[in-house]
Amino acid sequence: MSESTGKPTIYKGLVGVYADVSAISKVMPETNSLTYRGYAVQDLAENCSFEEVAYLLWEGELPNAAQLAAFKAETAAEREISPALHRVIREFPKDGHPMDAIRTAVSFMGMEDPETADVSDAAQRRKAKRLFAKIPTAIAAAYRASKGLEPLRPDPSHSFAENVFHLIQGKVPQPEVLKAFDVSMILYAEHTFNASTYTARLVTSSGAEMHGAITAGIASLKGPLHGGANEAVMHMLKEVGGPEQAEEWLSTRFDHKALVMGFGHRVYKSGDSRVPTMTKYAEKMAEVVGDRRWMETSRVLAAKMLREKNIHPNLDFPAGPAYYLMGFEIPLFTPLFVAARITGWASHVLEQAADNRLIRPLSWYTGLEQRPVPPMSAR
Ligand SMILES: CC(=O)SCCNC(=O)CCNC(=O)[C@H](O)C(C)(C)COP(=O)(O)OP(=O)(O)OC[C@H]1O[C@@H](n2cnc3c(N)ncnc32)[C@H](O)[C@@H]1OP(=O)(O)O
Ligand SMILES: O=C([O-])CC(=O)C(=O)O
Repeated sequence: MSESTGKPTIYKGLVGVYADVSAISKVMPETNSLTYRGYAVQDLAENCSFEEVAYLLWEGELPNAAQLAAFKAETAAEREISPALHRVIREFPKDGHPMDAIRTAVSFMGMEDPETADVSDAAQRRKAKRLFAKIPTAIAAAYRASKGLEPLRPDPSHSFAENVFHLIQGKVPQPEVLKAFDVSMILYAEHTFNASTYTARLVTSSGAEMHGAITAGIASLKGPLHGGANEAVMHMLKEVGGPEQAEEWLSTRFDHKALVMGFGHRVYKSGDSRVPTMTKYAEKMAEVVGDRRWMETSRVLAAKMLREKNIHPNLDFPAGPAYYLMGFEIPLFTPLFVAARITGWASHVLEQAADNRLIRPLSWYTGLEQRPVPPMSAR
């Protein structure tokens, strides 16, 4: 509370506020590093599968071979979505955004889930695994329905990454592409109290269940200041056109004081821990596809942003072109982020519920003073 104005300190955007404790991941902006349950994210990305990382986030430890096999079998068996959800998806507006489709599908899955009202830790964990398994099926079904195509059935013998490509593209790509995709899933899996994760925790804090929290998380992730930026980055790269135009294009953005998508971060001010690994794999995709234009354009933009604004790229910057080079259409990029972040969101829902206190901050009123309600004739 300021003594002169009587106004409390307002933490707009909750900048610099520690809202709770968490044992899931740690962002260390001073060293541009990030750990999940104590493991450096780039080590996990190079050495583990996304399924291993999902298990790690939920159970706190990496799985041994038997635990991993059981986790993969359990989740692969849950990949089908119901005939009712397929019918609902077929009714979605064809030009709706795939993020709105997956948000609606997850909400519907909550209504059909056999344990929907059970907020015990065991039931919430089972619901998280069902969401992890079914989200790619729902994303793919909605995408294919929007193109007038029949959905494809998930294949339980496929890995998580193979299954995503099979469901969306109807084919499983070469191992280098699968590895790059898996790396993107691992890097996107978790990131402390970002906007969508905090949204999921806030929903959980009222005693609400897993599907409600995840539906809200998806709504938050869609925004262009958060997950929606991976789509915006690719639209931007296409608008720039190529490396030759990049310097001039960016100067015009600077003249208009416009945001440059895929740059800046609330916590990292000298580089996002995940960018070097994602850039390495995006470069590999450019080699595989034989199209260096997007990575060259990215390199020119990033160099000028750093030189003239001292602003570094965030994970969405290399993830956008990586997904494009993997053959995904741009409106699917943020839904792919959902397929990864369900792991982090669910970990936070469980952690919040295990030691809960209703999240309810205060607002400092700046509206009109109290006044009488005038009669209708006097308005
Ligand atoms: C996975 C993720 O969600 S990562 C984030 C993805 N989002 C984006 O890429 C969208 C573009 N980036 C942004 O909008 C912002 O950097 C955010 C929202 C990510 C972070 O916002 P904040 O922490 O509030 O940063 P803040 O606004 O304080 O930025 C500091 C300065 O850098 C500028 N800045 C930050 N990001 C950018 C950018 N992308 N383009 C141009 N200028 C920028 C701000 O305008 C501000 O300038 P000022 O001091 O002259 O006003
Ligand atoms: O941490 C943030 O604010 C945004 C981010 O990078 C993420 O959610 O991965």
